[in-house]
This record gives sequence, C-alpha cells and structure tokens, in this order.
Amino acid sequence: MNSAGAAPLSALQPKVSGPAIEFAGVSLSLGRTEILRHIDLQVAAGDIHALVGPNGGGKSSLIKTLLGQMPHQGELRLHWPEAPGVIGYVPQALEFDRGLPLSVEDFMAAMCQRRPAFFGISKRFRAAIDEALDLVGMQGKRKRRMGALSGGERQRVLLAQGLIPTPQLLVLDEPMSALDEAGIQVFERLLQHWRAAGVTVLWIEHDLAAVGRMADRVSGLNRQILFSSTPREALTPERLLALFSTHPRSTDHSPQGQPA
Ligand SMILES: Nc1ncnc2c1ncn2[C@@H]1O[C@H](COP(=O)(O)OP(=O)(O)OP(=O)(O)O)[C@@H](O)[C@H]1O
Repeated sequence: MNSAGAAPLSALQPKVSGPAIEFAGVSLSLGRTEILRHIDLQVAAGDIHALVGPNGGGKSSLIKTLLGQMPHQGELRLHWPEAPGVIGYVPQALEFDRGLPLSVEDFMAAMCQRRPAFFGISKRFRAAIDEALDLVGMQGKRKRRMGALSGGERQRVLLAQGLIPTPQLLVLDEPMSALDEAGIQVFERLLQHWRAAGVTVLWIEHDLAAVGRMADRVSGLNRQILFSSTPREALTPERLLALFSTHPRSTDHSPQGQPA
C-alpha cells in the first residue's frame, strides 16, 4: 500500500497497443438543437488525449458518439493496430439507491462477467477484480453497498471496472470530479500506467492543471473543435478565453490545431 491507499501496479498487466481515433466532419443534432458541428479530430494511438470545454459544450456527446450511442453524420474511424480490441468506459457518475443490496464486489462481477452477479465472482475474473480493487484502494470496502459509498469511493469503483478486461481504448468522462487528494494520486498513477502500457485514453476533464500535468494532447470543444495541440500550446489565456466565452468562435481551423 502507498500513501494513496492503493496497491502498487502489477507488472503482469500486458502491454497493449491502443487504436488511433479519427473524427472527420462529425456532426450531431438532437431535435432542432445542434450539439456538435463538423468535428475534425485525430487522437493518436497510445496518447492520453484530454477534451476540455465549457458545460454543455458537447464533450459527453462526443464520446457517446464514439461509443455508438448517438446518431451522427460524418465519419468516425478507429484504426486498430490488429483486430478490434477492448474499449473501456468510465462514466461521469452512477447513482445507486442507498438501500439497493448491491455490494462493490457484486457490482464488479455484474460489470465484468456474463455469469449473473448473485452467483458470485467467477473464477476467471477473481484475480483481475482483486487487483483492480487493490489498484484503486477499495479492497477493504468490497463488501459495502454501492449506495452507501461516498462519491469519491464510488468514482474509484467506476475506475476499477474500467480496468477489466484490460482495455486498448479507455474513455473517461470526468473521472476526477469526486476524488480527494489520495484518489487523485491513484488516478494519476493509473494514467501513467496506461501510458506505459500503450492504451489510448480519451479523457474529459475540467481540471486544467491536471490536464497540463498529464495529457499528451488537449482539444478544446465548444460545439466545434477550437484547438487541438500540446497542453503547453493549448492552455494559454487567449485560447481558454475563446473556449469558455459564451459564443463559440473558431480560433483555429486546422484539424490538429497547429498553433497560430
Ligand atoms: N439526449 C439529449 N437530448 C437533447 N439535448 C441533449 C441530449 N444530450 C445532451 N443534450 C444537450 O447537448 C448539449 C451538450 O451536452 P453534453 O453533456 O455533451 O455537454 P458536456 O460538454 O459534456 O457538458 P458538461 O461539461 O456540463 O458535462 C447540452 O446543451 C445538452 O443539454
């Protein structure tokens, strides 16, 4: 265990090769509302790519589009190194009724295995679930009901379920929003681990300091892509002002956002 309450990362986690992602002219309208306008965006294989922007700017809609949950126009391509692999998804939050008799390990079993969770964790996933709960510092709370966990503890469990089976592409929707300092350390270690393992990570985040520390690339989205470059080039006061101003105005028309 370390200061973040989590076990060290296992050297057993396999090296994987994540896919590159390409959005080409992707648009999304729901009813009469235009949610995404002609998105051209490339995420390189194995990159940690952050998506930043104001509330309602379309970040969650973009990843739901990627996950096939939204009807869209335009082209969306995943360039897998070999055969299509595993996509992991960590949602923004999940609510559980306090009285729901679903423990942390029941939840992990329900998310990871086909066998119904009330039969217990299958042998095949036992070691992986143990390791994932260790990694996020939740091993000691595996018998707790999901509805009785704090927001940060629930977030750690959501991260743990995203680890099984080992994904090649991981999509994270504000994974740090409820985490305390120790939880943030756990998450930062996981990011380092995914980077070393070659996983492609698409990561929605509001904490721009964390993005500056940990992302390889960052794209600004407010209905349209306003920039896409390294954190150093992207996180300038001018660009952030343009991104977070009420009316989106494109400051950079090149798909990969060469700085002006
Ligand atoms: N199913 C839907 N039907 C109609 N409008 C929707 C639907 N889902 C999302 N929207 C709208 O699309 C816009 C973008 O929402 P989205 O959740 O993608 O934004 P976001 O950038 O992830 O926001 P936040 O930072 O607040 O999480 C919002 O105005 C939202 O109200």
